[in-house]
Amino acid sequence: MSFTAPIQLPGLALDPRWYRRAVFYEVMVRSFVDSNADGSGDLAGLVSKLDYLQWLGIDALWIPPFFNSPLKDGGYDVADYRTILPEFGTLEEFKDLVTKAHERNMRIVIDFPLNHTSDQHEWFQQSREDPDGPFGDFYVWSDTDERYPNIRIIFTDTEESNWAFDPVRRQFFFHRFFSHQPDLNFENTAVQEAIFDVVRFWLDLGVDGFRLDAIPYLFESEEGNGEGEPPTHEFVKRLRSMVDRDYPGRVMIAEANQWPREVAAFFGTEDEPECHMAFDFPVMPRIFYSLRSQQANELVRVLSETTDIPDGAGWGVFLRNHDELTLEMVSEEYRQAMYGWYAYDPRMRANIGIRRRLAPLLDNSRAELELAHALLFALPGSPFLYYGDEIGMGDNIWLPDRDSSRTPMQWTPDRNAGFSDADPGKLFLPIVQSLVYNFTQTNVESQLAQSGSLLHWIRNVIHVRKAHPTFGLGTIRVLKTNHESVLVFTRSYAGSGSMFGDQPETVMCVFSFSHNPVAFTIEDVDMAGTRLYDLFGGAVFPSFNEEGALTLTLGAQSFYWLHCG
Ligand SMILES: OC[C@H]1O[C@H](O[C@H]2O[C@H](CO)[C@@H](O)[C@H](O)[C@H]2O)[C@H](O)[C@@H](O)[C@@H]1O
Ligand SMILES: [Ca+2]
Repeated sequence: MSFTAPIQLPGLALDPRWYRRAVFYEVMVRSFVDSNADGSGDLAGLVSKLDYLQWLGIDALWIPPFFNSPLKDGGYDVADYRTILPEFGTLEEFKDLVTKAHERNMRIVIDFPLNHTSDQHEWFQQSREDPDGPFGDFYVWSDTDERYPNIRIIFTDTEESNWAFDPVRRQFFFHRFFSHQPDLNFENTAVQEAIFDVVRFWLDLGVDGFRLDAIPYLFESEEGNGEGEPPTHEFVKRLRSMVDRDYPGRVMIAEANQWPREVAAFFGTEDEPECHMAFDFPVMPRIFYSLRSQQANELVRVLSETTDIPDGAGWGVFLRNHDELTLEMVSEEYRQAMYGWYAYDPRMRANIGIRRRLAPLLDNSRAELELAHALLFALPGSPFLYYGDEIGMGDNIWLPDRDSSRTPMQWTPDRNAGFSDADPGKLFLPIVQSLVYNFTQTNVESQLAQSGSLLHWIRNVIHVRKAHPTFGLGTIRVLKTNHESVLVFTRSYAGSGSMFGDQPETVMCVFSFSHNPVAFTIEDVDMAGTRLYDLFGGAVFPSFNEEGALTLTLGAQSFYWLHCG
């Protein structure tokens, strides 16, 4: 497979707010390409596919942890923050990845699990063996397992307590996630400095930013629930100020699985900024709810309420990622409805969520996949794709935990789906061979050969989005309709002051979640007389009348993106 590089000067475009317009792609090194036939994906393999990612229109990669690790939590159990897991490659290969990505104007954002380490980390080993030594206070130790009673358990499938007894130190240590992932003690300023040093280490190597994993949980609290406690925000502010001062143009992305106001708090304020971006956990499950309930009201509500965020900050919008589709931030009623629709087999559930990939969740419905992506690319913020979702990859719910959706990327219909030349039994996870999503049908090569494939459709939408800066930079306004299944909003961008010389533009985005065709009326006095043109083909649409009303029709589960003239 060869990809023609678009004409552009090599190197990174100098835009300090690049992340506002970027299309991100989450790629797990282990799952993408195996360059040396040892059964595991690696950095050299990822480098070999940069042309593909550039062809797709990807501006930035988010790479989950690739540090030394026992891999008991997909690498989120870090044993050494400064070295790379040998099966993934070397530091030299990582530098090569950064250089080659930058040559293609593609940024590299790495994942940074800073709340905890693996129990195999040298800091923990020293902490448990020498309580009075330099690392004695690096973790949260206690003589009882009864402190912090208000702090919830996140990994409800495996953990019964946030405390585990260490037989070496003969004390309990606190762990927010698995019991092999002791939480670092952020009350200790030496821990804070050690984390700053790690951040500088990777920024000096040229990375363009960090996804700050599990960021709400840094500081515990006796009274509160230990999520977004004030000292956690103070720490993030200090980190931001160092990054802005010493490494301008690099980004911090908050992974805060919380209610809207709490997530938005991780942007900080204009005067005291925290993260440049935060994942939009409030919106994500509501997209899936709307698709099945055929009701737009939950999305209308959450989008109408969208909290103001500081200038320059941006949401990270996503449909799926390497974790379960989390249902922690929806009401019990909605959660049960979502389990009924999307996880009817208990095997599909993990913790408080659903461990399935996008295509199987949507029953491989092309209409739903297009509708979901049209929303992803039109909502305020920058879209994050999950590797393989661009070809509608399936999952394997017989694999444990979240491995169900971390199987090897399907490149070709050949052995090991073109992921690896290893003996098939040697692969770190088996290739998906299910009836519907079998790699012989679902793979990049086959989809490249079909102009109407999902892959070509997604690439086209990405390029249309990129031609209209309002999707990345514009404001949102939700418009009223008389149909419960229809969501309408405008994205407006004044166009001034941009180094790209962008024109002002308003785009109206219309989505129907109904499983049948619909006719509906939009009423908005400010739109009176507005003329509309389809953004994809340029077709002229009916205009808003002088009272600001417009009647349109839409097919089942479909959408329009309309330029407002
Ligand atoms: O390092 C532990 C975990 O950290 C992230 O966790 C997030 O995922 C959880 C669900 O899997 C979610 O419930 C929690 O709120 C998040 O912080 C990371 O993405 C996980 O892969 C990792 O296991
Ligand atoms: Ca390999």
